[in-house]
Amino acid sequence: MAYLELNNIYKSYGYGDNVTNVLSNINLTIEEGEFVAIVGFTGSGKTTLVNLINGLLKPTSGEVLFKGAPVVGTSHERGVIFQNYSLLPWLTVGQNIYMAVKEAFPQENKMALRQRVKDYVAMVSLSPAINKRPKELSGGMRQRVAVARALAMNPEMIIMDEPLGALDALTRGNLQDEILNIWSQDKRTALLITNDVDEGIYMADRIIPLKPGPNATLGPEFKIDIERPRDKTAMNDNPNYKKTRNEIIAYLMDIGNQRKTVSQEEYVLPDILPKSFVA
Ligand SMILES: Nc1ncnc2c1ncn2[C@@H]1O[C@H](COP(=O)(O)OP(=O)(O)OP(=O)(O)O)[C@@H](O)[C@H]1O
Repeated sequence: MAYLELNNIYKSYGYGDNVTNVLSNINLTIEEGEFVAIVGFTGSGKTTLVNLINGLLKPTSGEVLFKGAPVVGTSHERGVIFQNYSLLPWLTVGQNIYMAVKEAFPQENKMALRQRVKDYVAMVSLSPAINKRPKELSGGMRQRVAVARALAMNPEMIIMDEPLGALDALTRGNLQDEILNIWSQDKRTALLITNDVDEGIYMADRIIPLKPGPNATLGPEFKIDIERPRDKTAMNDNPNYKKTRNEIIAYLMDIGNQRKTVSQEEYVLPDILPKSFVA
């Protein structure tokens, strides 16, 4: 039995003439302990895919199975690091994380929960900001709080929707390593959605491109045959790294060019004027 299974998923928004077919015929299997990255263009349906796996959205057709059972709603077993932080603005950094861990570990006492909060705030180097509210933090700091909050809940599966996009290169690299540490220590399962091929190669066992929408579907997978723990500097000279990177980039450029051609053919604007328009 696969750990996570997406079978023949289609997802559309809207009805009738306003329907947008976002995902089409998505099939994906992830085994326990695997780290899989999905690389996609902006607007291709990456967040939609994450929300289907997380249980925030239902597929139009097809099924999402988590440990063999259909996904219905969210669960602490699957922790999501969202792209847009989603912090509660009236709570401090510590309180935002405390609220999450309290829900994930209802049996733990206050002291243990507070220690958990402190540890994860320290992990993302935000101890001096533990009593600040989100509006007092930079975008990168807010994103680090979101990472700490998701990991502090100790989820079995870590799902990441472009979690590090807003960060500078150094902080991004540090957090990639923290996430990899946590993933490898307890052999969790991870799904990373990213638009950064290098991030995918550094972190994942497999990279799967999401072809551009409408009707986005998954492309062929690329196995990352590089030993762990990986070293970013040494990787640059690794022939496997160079080969895989070139293959993935060539594939993405190819489907990107196809998209350009398709969009030129398809999006012809109608020749109409609004009734109230006065020339
Ligand atoms: N609730 C919704 N109702 C209607 N259309 C939606 C809705 N959510 C997303 N879409 C459309 O679905 C498509 C895919 O959106 P989605 O956010 O999944 O893409 P994405 O790859 O995560 O984008 P980005 O990289 O910009 O974050 C877009 O065309 C978007 O406009």
